Amino acid sequence: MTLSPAAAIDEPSHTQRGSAMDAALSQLADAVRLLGLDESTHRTLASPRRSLTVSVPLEREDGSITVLQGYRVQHNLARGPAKGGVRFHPEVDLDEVTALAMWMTWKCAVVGIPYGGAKGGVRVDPAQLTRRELERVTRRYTSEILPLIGPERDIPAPDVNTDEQVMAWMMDTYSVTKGHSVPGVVTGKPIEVGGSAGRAGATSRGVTIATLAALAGAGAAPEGRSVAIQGFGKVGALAARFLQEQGLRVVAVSDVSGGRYDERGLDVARLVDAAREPGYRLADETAGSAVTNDELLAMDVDVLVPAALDGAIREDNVDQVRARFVVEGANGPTTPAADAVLAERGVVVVPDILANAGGVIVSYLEWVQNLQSHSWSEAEVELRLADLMRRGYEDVADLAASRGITLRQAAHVIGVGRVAQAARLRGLHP
Ligand SMILES: NC(=O)C1=CN([C@@H]2O[C@H](COP(=O)(O)OP(=O)(O)OC[C@H]3O[C@@H](n4cnc5c(N)ncnc54)[C@H](OP(=O)(O)O)[C@@H]3O)[C@@H](O)[C@H]2O)C=CC1
Ligand SMILES: O=C(O)CCC(=O)C(=O)O
Repeated sequence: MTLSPAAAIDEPSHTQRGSAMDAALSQLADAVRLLGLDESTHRTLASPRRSLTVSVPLEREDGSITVLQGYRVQHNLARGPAKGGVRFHPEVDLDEVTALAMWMTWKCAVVGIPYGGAKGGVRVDPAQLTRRELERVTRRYTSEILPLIGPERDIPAPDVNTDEQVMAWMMDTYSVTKGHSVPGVVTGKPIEVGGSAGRAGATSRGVTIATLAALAGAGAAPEGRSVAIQGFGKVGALAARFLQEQGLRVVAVSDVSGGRYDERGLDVARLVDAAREPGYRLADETAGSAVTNDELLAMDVDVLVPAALDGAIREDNVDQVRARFVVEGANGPTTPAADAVLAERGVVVVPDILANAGGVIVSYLEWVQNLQSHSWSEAEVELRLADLMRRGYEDVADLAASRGITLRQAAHVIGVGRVAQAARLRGLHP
């Protein structure tokens, strides 16, 4: 057995995309100002409650050992147990995971579900792992974060490059230590082991509801409106399908390899089916014509849905963005500097903590079903999802209109305000 250096731990990351934590802190500071909160409350809300950094030794198929870095951050627990996904990506670091955990806190508060915020991740490129290696990474990472997680403490879920299978391995690893099945420890599981109907498409359904609400708010009918979607994974692919079902014209989609464009509208159903194949890349498609990710972000479309990573729309490319609506399927896709430019130009930006909340809403419904040993139909889950999304959107849009602020500012005022109020009632800070 040979020991190779700790690959992928020390590479620089976010060089282009900027610091996610700087973005999250800047949004928090704006909300604190709008709410008139005091300095000690600001300091408390800016600080993660717990951050765990773990080493995840991985025995590769060739017998060598690589030591990966993993994280789980619980940002705030004032409103309930911590909730948030797990990301496997080569650029995961503590800065990004902490920002994502903070955004989870505000997101759960905005849509009124009883959770605090958390996020986790492993700094690894899963495309370089065999399935057995992926399982080993998942199980070892789960073992290392065991002191933090549990159905009443912190409930992980899928995020970038993790899926139902990864959740099943996490659930099994945790359950083995308890001596019985504990389905409520993770959400986004396969239905066969306690997952919920409707979770797979939940984030995309929420993005669709948010898009329709934004269009309606501007008096624009959805039929025929053009959409470009960056990211063709769990969120982007099904958002393309659901938006098309609502009459919008999906003219461009992309993954990390690049994208495809057709002004008349792409055959989304075929692309979604094709993308189920392992190793699928949109760059290898023949539909429409090729576009780069930069070109897709600059398209003259009605709606742009960034559904990949944070920092996609930045100061250096925001001037090229021509969409009238930006609906943030991804977490943190627009940097604060770019956000200010879009606001100045009157572009309607539906912020991540509202637009992509459908996923955690149905995770909540899954957890409720697990705790009560219930199993609801897809129709029932979708009704509850739509109700919570619409109420969240209305709260945010009403506040934005009444105070003359952006949807992002309003969402943060509501989210941060609810968390600050819960903390105050519990006596967690002055
Ligand atoms: N899954 C969920 O329930 C939720 C996810 N989100 C957020 O939505 C976003 C997408 O998550 P999800 O769909 O789950 O992740 P997936 O891993 O399923 O999909 C990510 C997609 O983004 C693409 N991508 C990655 N990097 C880039 C890049 N630099 N440029 C263009 N495309 C890129 C990937 O391409 P490729 O496959 O080729 O690598 C893939 O198509 C993330 O920001 C996540 O935090 C938010 C709420 C809930
Ligand atoms: O479903 C969940 O618990 C969280 C999903 C997530 O990671 C997110 O909303 O960013």
